[in-house]
Amino acid sequence: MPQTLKKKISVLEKVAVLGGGSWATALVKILSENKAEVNWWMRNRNDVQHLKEYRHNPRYLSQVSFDLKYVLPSDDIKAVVAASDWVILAVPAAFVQLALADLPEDAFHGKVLISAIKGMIPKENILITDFMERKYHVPNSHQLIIAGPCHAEEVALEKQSYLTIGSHDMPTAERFCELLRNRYVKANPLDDLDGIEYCAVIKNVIALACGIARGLNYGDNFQAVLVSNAMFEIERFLDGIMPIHRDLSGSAYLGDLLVTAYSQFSRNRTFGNMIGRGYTVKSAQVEMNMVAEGYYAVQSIHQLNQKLQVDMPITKAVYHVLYERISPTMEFEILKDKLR
Ligand SMILES: NC(=O)C1=CN([C@@H]2O[C@H](COP(=O)(O)OP(=O)(O)OC[C@H]3O[C@@H](n4cnc5c(N)ncnc54)[C@H](OP(=O)(O)O)[C@@H]3O)[C@@H](O)[C@H]2O)C=CC1
Ligand SMILES: O=C(CO)COP(=O)(O)O
Repeated sequence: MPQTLKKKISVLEKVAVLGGGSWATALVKILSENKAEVNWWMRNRNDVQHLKEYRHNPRYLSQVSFDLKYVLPSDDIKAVVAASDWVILAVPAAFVQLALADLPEDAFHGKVLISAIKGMIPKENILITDFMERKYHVPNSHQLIIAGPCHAEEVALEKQSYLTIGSHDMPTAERFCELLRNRYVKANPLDDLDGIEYCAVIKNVIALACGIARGLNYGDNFQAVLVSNAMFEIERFLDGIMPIHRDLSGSAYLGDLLVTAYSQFSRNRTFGNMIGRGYTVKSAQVEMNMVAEGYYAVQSIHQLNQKLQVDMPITKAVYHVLYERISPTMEFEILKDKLR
């Protein structure tokens, strides 16, 4: 049988996507266009109804239209997880516990769990993969993460994008990459689950710093130095917490940092920019209508670093501005003398 024909009649892959925001919407687009059966959970019943009637998510990437032959929207998280072999978590980290609250501890048994989240569980200061192992007994070896520089808005526009699938299990990661690859998405596996996950968390903090700097009217010259110093900061943190040899110039690390630091679509940079321009945290959150993970992440990374004690001047500056209400102008006066 010719190879192409074989592929067409392969069994339909059943994938759950948990979350109704921009990234969940972009992932549903990619997977359903590849003809996976996508069981899509979102918390808001009206949004589910809207999707079923009009084939669009009403509030995020609403220009994307879905084929309901492949996309099955639901507000019943138990049914969605039970019906799927792959389960993608795509809610902001701060709401993971709330989103999964109705699920029993063995809900993910026998499934591959994939985190698309770039954040940590606040206060507990643990990665999503570690939380899922502790609370739902999903071993790290059955978990993948979706990383890489990729904004949902550009997926909606079908702009060429790259994803890195972090895992300890390369054959499963490769199978998942197959579900994602298409005309505008390239996906590659990488064996550094924790390193990629931590890097994705810290890059959001750096994007906040870039935004604050912009808001304070610092220019491109400063930002270039800020970003290059940030790479050393990330390296010191990763070497302290998860020391293995890794090439941080790869797109899952440096690439992800660059897109978030420079893109017009970056939530964290936008949030930081408002702070630099004098918004309070509350007013910036209200105005954004999207979630800047870095706001929560900076507290977690700052607290983790109380033990590690590595030099993290950028994280420290952002923490002081957001949590100790120190003026961004003053804090960046101090920071600028620490950068090289
Ligand atoms: N957007 C992107 O391009 C990318 C995002 N990611 C990651 O994906 C994850 C999801 O982010 P993203 O899709 O961007 O989110 P968005 O900012 O687009 O949307 C916010 C989401 O958070 C939900 N939410 C807001 N407040 C609450 C609450 N109090 N309780 C429960 N849920 C709430 C919203 O639900 P509702 O609409 O019902 O209020 C909505 O689903 C994040 O970890 C992010 O870092 C990763 C790569 C790319
Ligand atoms: O991580 C992301 C894209 O890779 C999304 O976060 P930002 O929107 O803050 O850039």
